Amino acid sequence: MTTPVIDAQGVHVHLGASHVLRGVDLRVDTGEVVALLGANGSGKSTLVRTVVGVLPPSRGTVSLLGHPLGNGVPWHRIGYVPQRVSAAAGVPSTAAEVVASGLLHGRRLALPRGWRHLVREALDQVGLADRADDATSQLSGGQQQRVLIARALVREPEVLVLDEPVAGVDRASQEAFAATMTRLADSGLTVLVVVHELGELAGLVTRAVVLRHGVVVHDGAPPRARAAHDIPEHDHVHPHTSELPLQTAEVGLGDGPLGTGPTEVNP
Ligand SMILES: Nc1ncnc2c1ncn2[C@@H]1O[C@H](COP(=O)(O)OP(=O)(O)OP(=O)(O)O)[C@@H](O)[C@H]1O
Repeated sequence: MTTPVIDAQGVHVHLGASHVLRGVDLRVDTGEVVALLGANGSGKSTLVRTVVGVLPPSRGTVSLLGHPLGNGVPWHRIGYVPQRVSAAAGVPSTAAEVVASGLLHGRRLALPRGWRHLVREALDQVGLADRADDATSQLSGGQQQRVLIARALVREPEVLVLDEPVAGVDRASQEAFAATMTRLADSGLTVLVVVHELGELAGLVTRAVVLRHGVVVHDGAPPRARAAHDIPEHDHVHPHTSELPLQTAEVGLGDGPLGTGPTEVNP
């Protein structure tokens, strides 16, 4: 059996008085594209933040690329796009500078030779090569999100963990993102991605893990998109994930039991 890329076992996380994750097992193998789904507050972000070492589990274990969380993890092989963090936060910087910061990690504290070319390529992958020298504060929220994706891609990771990467990003950019992900997945990238619905990623996702109240209630085939979602004008504002029991029923698995240091950028 090969070493899993991500291996979380029996993970419990408490945040304040809340028992947010209640014994989660999550294994992701090389080349898989796993979608992490679930209603608002089900624990998706908490799980990915635990997986990338931002939050310590109160119980259970997490290994990345065969190494228990800690200094032994080869962080430079892992890209992480956190949820809803503005690329414009903090000191003023250009899109290129934000992306360049993705080239730095615990084992490389100076930019490598040819970094400008790498940064340009990463921005090109998210369709922002022409905005490289713009201050991130001049970019829209969706464009800032794409800068953060470029920052994760620039280190050419083997594993990419993304927390709602296309939230607030327009349809055309979602399609561009899906095309980039398809290309990367074809080249063997392993992906764990938090999404509210599969949308443009539907053809790419090999497995779906559904959380409800901090418990995995489905781990298997991705849920089928419901017919209404195929209508372009469909209103995507309401929380679809509250309907996940129906979707999991559609894949024949029923509701299931009842019941998402290192810095976020550069673990
Ligand atoms: N710092 C915190 N202190 C206490 N409770 C927290 C904290 N952060 C998150 N929670 C709670 O943990 C639960 C899970 O939150 P989490 O952000 O992981 O959910 P999520 O599935 O990612 O939700 P969403 O889809 O809205 O992003 C929620 O009930 C939330 O209120």
